[in-house]
Amino acid sequence: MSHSDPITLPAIAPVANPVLQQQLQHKTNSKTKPPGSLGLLESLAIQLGLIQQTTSPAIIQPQVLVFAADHGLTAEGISAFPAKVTPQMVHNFLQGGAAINVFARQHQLTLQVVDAGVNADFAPHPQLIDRKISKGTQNSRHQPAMTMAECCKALHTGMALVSELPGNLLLVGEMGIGNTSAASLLLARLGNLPVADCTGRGTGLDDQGLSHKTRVLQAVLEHHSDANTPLQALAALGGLEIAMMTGALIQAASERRILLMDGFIAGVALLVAEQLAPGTRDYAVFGHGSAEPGHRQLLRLLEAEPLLQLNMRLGEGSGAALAYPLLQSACAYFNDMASFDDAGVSGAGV
Ligand SMILES: Cc1cc2ncn([C@H]3O[C@H](COP(=O)(O)O)[C@@H](O)[C@H]3O)c2cc1C
Ligand SMILES: O=C(O)c1cccnc1
Repeated sequence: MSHSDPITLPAIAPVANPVLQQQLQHKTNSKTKPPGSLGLLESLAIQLGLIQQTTSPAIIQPQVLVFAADHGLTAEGISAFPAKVTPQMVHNFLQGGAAINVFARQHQLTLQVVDAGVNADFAPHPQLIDRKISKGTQNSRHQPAMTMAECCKALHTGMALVSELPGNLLLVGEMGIGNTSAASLLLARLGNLPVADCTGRGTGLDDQGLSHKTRVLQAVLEHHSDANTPLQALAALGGLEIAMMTGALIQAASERRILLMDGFIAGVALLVAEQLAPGTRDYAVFGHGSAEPGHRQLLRLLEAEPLLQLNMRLGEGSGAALAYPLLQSACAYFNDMASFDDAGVSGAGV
């Protein structure tokens, strides 16, 4: 980060702990099963133990935050859907009718919607957290999406929000027509990747729409060729919901909460978070692999293996919510399964 970047971020404690890691490995090996036979669930349980600094990881009061905001870049015709769908979907979330509502109810996850910058006024609602920074970003084709002050305010607001949340697990989701474009721009810039490798159909562009979107995004990157630090890139190219999510992820990691990641857009917020506050990524569990092609690039950059591969490309936190019961299962086997000693079962070769 350059010295002119006006922001203070919390330190992230390292997750790595060789002594505890060995205890956790021993505990999983002692369970009545062939070593390693629970596959990814075993590395997941060990990661949860390392995050919580315990040999008995447990999930308490999991919280879903869906960050919503609008994008000035939609004026360039980069989404298959009109921008007015963002506030319409916020109403849908508040009425309990969206995919994330259904999955959150299924798994008893507390859900709140954060208005980071939607281009509409909402009546107060118990599940709506009004943190509107502005009524959407500027069109990044012609000017920075956010001022540096707005970007820092969004980051700090996301941090403050999480610091007031109960629980030890955060699922983040988002809603913002045009936000696959903002995410692709950030991935291309911060991952130093060709924009075409980072760009996909989002809500469902056809071939012609995809090539138009890719051309627009290339022009945006050229227009902001000087936005090179993570913070400058976030302000110039990002979205208010992405910036607020980034702050939320950093704060959550600084408090040793588990981050249960959704797909492409939330994943890009984690990439920004990792570059601003190194170590954040180690607190993340990757819920699913999104069908949006940039997500594969992102997972490669973050050296991440998602739990589920469902060919989903929705956002809202839906893929994180679907992966949630696997975290419950990881804790359940790790804490409740009998060991060879407890059960009087013979170990390998004994
Ligand atoms: C009805 C509807 C519900 C959604 N829920 C999430 N998204 C997802 O699609 C949007 C990003 O795609 P793009 O960049 O192509 O606009 C985001 O709002 C994202 O959360 C939705 C999109 C729509 C249309
Ligand atoms: O993976 C995602 O988060 C995603 C993909 C397409 C559209 N909205 C969200």
